Amino acid sequence: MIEVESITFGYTPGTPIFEDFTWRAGRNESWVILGPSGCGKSTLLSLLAGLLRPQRGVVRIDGQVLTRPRPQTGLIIQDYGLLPWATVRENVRLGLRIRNFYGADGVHAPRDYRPTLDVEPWLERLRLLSVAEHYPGQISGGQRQRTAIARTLVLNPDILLMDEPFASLDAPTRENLQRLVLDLWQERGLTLVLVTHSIEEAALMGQNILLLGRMPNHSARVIENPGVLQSGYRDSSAYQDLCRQLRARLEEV
Ligand SMILES: Nc1ncnc2c1ncn2[C@@H]1O[C@H](COP(=O)(O)OP(=O)(O)OP(=O)(O)O)[C@@H](O)[C@H]1O
Repeated sequence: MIEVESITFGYTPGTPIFEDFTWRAGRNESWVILGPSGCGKSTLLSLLAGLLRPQRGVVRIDGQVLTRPRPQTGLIIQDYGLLPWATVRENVRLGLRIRNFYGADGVHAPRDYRPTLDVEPWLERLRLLSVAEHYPGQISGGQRQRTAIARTLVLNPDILLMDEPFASLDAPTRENLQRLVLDLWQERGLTLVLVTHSIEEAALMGQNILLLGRMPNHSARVIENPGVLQSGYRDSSAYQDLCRQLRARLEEV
């Protein structure tokens, strides 16, 4: 469970992006944070990741106040964050190597160091085996994004945060990866929080949509989207209606 409780946060004094803002996301839910450019979507994700701390209020994960990044939270950003000099396989291994070195809490090395890095099932699941020895510069944008997803999921996160993960991909690759992330969300029992400025993506990926507006954001405006897991939802009138509703709401902002 993610609890954002009465937080106030701004980068500069006197210009809060969130003011007394409260929002909750249940375990295993999928959420999309939608809103116009500059409204604070990425900032909220950084607060959930523990990369930023609110000036007032708290973020709690499973009842624990977040004071720094937690190892069980996976974060995938727009430019994938891959090491250009390492192969796909080495990139996927990276998180595990760091975890084995520092320990699951990010501070203490584990007593029982486990050198076996089980990345192969993830390379296979994400269809990366054929490019496992390639470098990021030698593979497609979709393959780079799948590498970033594999590198994160190999660590068995319970929360997956994604910031505009498909923005630079062509439409078929994007649709393919949206489907994959929804499958992984279900399969792994993840809590998924995805930032986007695409209305269509919000409607396709978010069981719940958190609509941010003009700064400072005071209250969470939530739109429920229960149809997200139905097969053929992309072609349904419910999906079209939701897109229209979201467009109208965004125009009001
Ligand atoms: N590191 C920073 N220092 C100062 N101001 C920042 C910083 N990062 C973001 N901002 C400002 O905070 C506000 C919210 O930014 P944020 O990136 O969270 O918005 P966003 O909704 O994700 O935008 P976009 O959709 O354009 O990516 C913007 O006005 C932005 O200029």
